[in-house]
Amino acid sequence: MSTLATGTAAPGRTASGAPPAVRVVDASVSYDRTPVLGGVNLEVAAGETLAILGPNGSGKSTLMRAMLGLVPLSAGRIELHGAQPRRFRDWSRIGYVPQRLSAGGGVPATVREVVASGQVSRRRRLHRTTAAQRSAVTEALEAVDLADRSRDSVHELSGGQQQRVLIARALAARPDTFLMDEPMAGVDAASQRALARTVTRLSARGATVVLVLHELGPLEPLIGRSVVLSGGRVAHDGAPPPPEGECARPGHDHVHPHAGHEPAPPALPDIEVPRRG
Ligand SMILES: Nc1ncnc2c1ncn2[C@@H]1O[C@H](COP(=O)(O)OP(=O)(O)OP(=O)(O)O)[C@@H](O)[C@H]1O
Repeated sequence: MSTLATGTAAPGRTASGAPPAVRVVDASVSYDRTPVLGGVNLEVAAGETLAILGPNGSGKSTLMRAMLGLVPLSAGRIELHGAQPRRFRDWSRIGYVPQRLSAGGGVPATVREVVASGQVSRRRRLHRTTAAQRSAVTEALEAVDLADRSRDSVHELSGGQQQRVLIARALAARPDTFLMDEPMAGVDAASQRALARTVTRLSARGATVVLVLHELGPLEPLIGRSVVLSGGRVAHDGAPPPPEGECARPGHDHVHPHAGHEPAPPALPDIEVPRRG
């Protein structure tokens, strides 16, 4: 199932001794006693790129949120880099891209402020941001081609642009593990290709990337493994099923949430992924 190295490595550990980036063991989730995930098993090795596919309502977002400890399990166990989410302390390693920007309680925030908020877990309390942190924010904004919108309120942006802000927020903290929930939703084709190049670069530099997707699109060349959920269970774990035409990936009865029209593709600067033991 997993791509973990085998041989002399201890069970659940890679040959380097590092635990998998994500381990999901018999995980179940219920909302108001309605089962949504039932006995999901999944391991994502450090450095792996993996797509979670499946129809609307199959539990993809719930699984990703459970990986982060945002949704309680009714049974089973989840570990992030070897620790259960409630005991995990190294959140600067994790770059989460949620499905959409939350309203933010009506507090106006600029694009730059939202992107910089991705560094909160990396900053020491009451300390000013460093030049390196400021340049990481600028680099992240350039990576998603929003440097020229940095002073604008995020609420003035289109759905697709807000999606790119969320990606930049994850990049700004320079994590080594990305969990992205439909990062392509509402992003135009050119920006999707640019995002695919960003993910390719992150992956080449050793980052772990878990993507919830409703179709592989331009990410297809990068995805060697896909996990398909159906009714809250793993229906497939392996090579992505072959395409049968546009949007013909498993369970494509998907509603495209906020298809927007975005400007030209960004020129991507280098994205740094820190090496960690
Ligand atoms: N907070 C919640 N409270 C109650 N039910 C929920 C909640 N979040 C999700 N659900 C339900 O759980 C099921 C799985 O939802 P989830 O969002 O995980 O699926 P998904 O595969 O990500 O769907 P989509 O592709 O539409 O985003 C759905 O039936 C959904 O309505």
